[in-house]
Amino acid sequence: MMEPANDTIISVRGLVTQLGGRLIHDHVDLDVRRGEVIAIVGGSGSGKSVLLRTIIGLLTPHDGHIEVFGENAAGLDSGGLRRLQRRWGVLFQDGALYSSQTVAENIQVPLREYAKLPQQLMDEIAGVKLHMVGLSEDAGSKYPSELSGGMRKRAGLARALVLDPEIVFLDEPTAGLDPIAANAFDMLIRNLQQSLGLTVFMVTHDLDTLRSIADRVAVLVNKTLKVGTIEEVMRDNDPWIQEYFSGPRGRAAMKVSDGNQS
Ligand SMILES: Nc1ncnc2c1ncn2[C@@H]1O[C@H](COP(=O)(O)OP(=O)(O)OP(=O)(O)O)[C@@H](O)[C@H]1O
Repeated sequence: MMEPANDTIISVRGLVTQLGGRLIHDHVDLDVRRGEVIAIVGGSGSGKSVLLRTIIGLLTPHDGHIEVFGENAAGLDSGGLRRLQRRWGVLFQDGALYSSQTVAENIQVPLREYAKLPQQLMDEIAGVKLHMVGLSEDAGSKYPSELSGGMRKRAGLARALVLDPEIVFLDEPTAGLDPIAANAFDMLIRNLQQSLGLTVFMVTHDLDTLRSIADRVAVLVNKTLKVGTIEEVMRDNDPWIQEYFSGPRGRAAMKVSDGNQS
């Protein structure tokens, strides 16, 4: 399949989204490059998760054009859509594990949906993926309620990785984790991205995550996106952006050299 020469893996053009009669995105443009970690930030309710869900085809845009791997999901039949969907993995906000299934069974859900494999092979794959996300194989036989929040996120990530995707979509991966667990999760994402050559599309509120692993940032303000490196975006005059990066938390995370901010 032909992909854009500049290695754009996701292309959004003129996206307009409306929900419940409310305009959420007003002609949003975005290019995500293969192999980068891009972080989507913005105020609560600004439409970050809706953007993610629209890109992966769970919501239909009101107007505009979205291509992933050079293909427009809206123009595909169900077989084409499945082939597209199996090339990415998604970690939803709360991990979204099925509580009545063990962790291993949860990890195997996409395998059951997209591949027909013997159970023993699926068990082996689940074991490998648990190992990749830093969980022991014993975690596979546990139920989600028996795991800590950080372990549930890792299990959700293992499920997102089970089909060896090229892109992972992460919706607030560090929300609800203590700072140490959040930092460990950031490092895990960075390591996996580098070792597997993944592209990471991440919605986050976490300034430390931004600083430590995002190659570029896309800020959703006034229903549209401002995209660039952190340094580029920080120079924007928009009041929300200024408050976000230059308020006390922003200064601490960005370690702006204006004294010993803590
Ligand atoms: N299925 C839906 N139907 C109607 N409105 C929706 C739907 N999903 C989201 N919304 C609304 O769209 C807006 C954007 O929601 P979204 O979840 O994308 O925000 P967000 O930027 O991810 O916020 P947060 O940081 O608080 O998670 C909100 O006002 C939300 O209430």
